[in-house]
Amino acid sequence: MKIKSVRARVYEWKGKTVPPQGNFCSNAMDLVYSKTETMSTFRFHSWTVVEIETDDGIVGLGNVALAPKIAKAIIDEYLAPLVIGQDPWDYEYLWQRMYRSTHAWGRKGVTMAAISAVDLAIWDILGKSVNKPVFKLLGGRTKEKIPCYYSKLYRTDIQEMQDEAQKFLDQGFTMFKSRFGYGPAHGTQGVKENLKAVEALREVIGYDNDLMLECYMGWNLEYAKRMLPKLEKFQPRWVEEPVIADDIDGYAELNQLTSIPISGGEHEFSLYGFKQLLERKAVSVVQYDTNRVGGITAAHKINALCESYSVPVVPHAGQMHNYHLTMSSMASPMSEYFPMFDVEVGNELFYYIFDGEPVAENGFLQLDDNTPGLGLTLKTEFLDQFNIIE
Ligand SMILES: O=C(O)[C@H](O)[C@H](O)[C@@H](O)CO
Ligand SMILES: [Mg+2]
Repeated sequence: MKIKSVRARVYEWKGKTVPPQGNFCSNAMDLVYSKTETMSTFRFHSWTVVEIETDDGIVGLGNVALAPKIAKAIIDEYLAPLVIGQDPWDYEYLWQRMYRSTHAWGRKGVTMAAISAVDLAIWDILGKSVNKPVFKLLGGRTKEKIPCYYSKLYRTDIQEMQDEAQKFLDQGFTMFKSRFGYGPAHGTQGVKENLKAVEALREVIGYDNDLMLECYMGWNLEYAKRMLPKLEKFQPRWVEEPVIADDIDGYAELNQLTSIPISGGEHEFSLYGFKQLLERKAVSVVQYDTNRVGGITAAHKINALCESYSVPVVPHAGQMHNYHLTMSSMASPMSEYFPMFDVEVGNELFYYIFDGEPVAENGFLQLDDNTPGLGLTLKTEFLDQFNIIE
């Protein structure tokens, strides 16, 4: 079997979007942008879809959501020529060709995300060619079904957040992730607002359910050192991305500071990136995204590395490419889950592009033993709400 063609198309959403409210989520821009500009970081409203076809007509689907237009250019210009004519079963060799040929400028960030998209499509082909789901090629079924956590609860009105938590508690979720709205730029009033929201959510879900708290790189070390001791009484299962991804020493200091586990990784790349995080005990929960970190080829290696450190893997994003890594590894106890909503941040856009995503039932996800490959097809229902860039 040989790879015959690689097609990367950008799906640009032009449909209705829900504008994020003021302090929707703390983020790295809070310290350098005005309030309105900072929320512009939450506009993941395009997605690049990669279709790789083999000489015997199998089509594999990959995807990338970070800088989609740039990712497409990198795939078209640099990565496609490296894999066309090659055997997709030589996936490690192909991964190394892509990684090493772009190494001078692409070890992290959008190039690694572009490599991930090509790698996902290759693994989709492998599964389809042997009529097996990808997780069966990685380690098989390690769970009867996948526990997942409800991930939204962005910082809106407190009562709205409580109503949202109650709604999904009633749907059987037992784990919830919420977003802080405030950080160092918002002073002591912001600290109070952050604590008020956590207390309000604990009132709804109680202490028999898990609560995770997301900073999305919006704090700094000094602010986090003030906040974490104040949060201990709320027993969060983890506090996520408290500082920017490059501040690994900051992560490590915070991870030892209190009883609260620090999580991160959705903005880290490659096996070597996670080697650093683990060696320096920077995180207690690893959260790579398989469509960013280097695809399934890289994520599978990172799962093994995390297993050796007894650090759990909870991949970023409730999306199919991550579920296969969780299903097939004892190192990964659970998945993130974004329910389908009107397009807001863009995490939910996946549902408007692909069919096949599992829907959570009572806080669990299921993958089918008999659906080959990643289990996704391209949806046509919302196609008229996308501008497609070939
Ligand atoms: O952990 C997450 O789900 C990500 O950080 C979100 O995609 C991002 O939108 C911030 O909530
Ligand atoms: Mg996150």
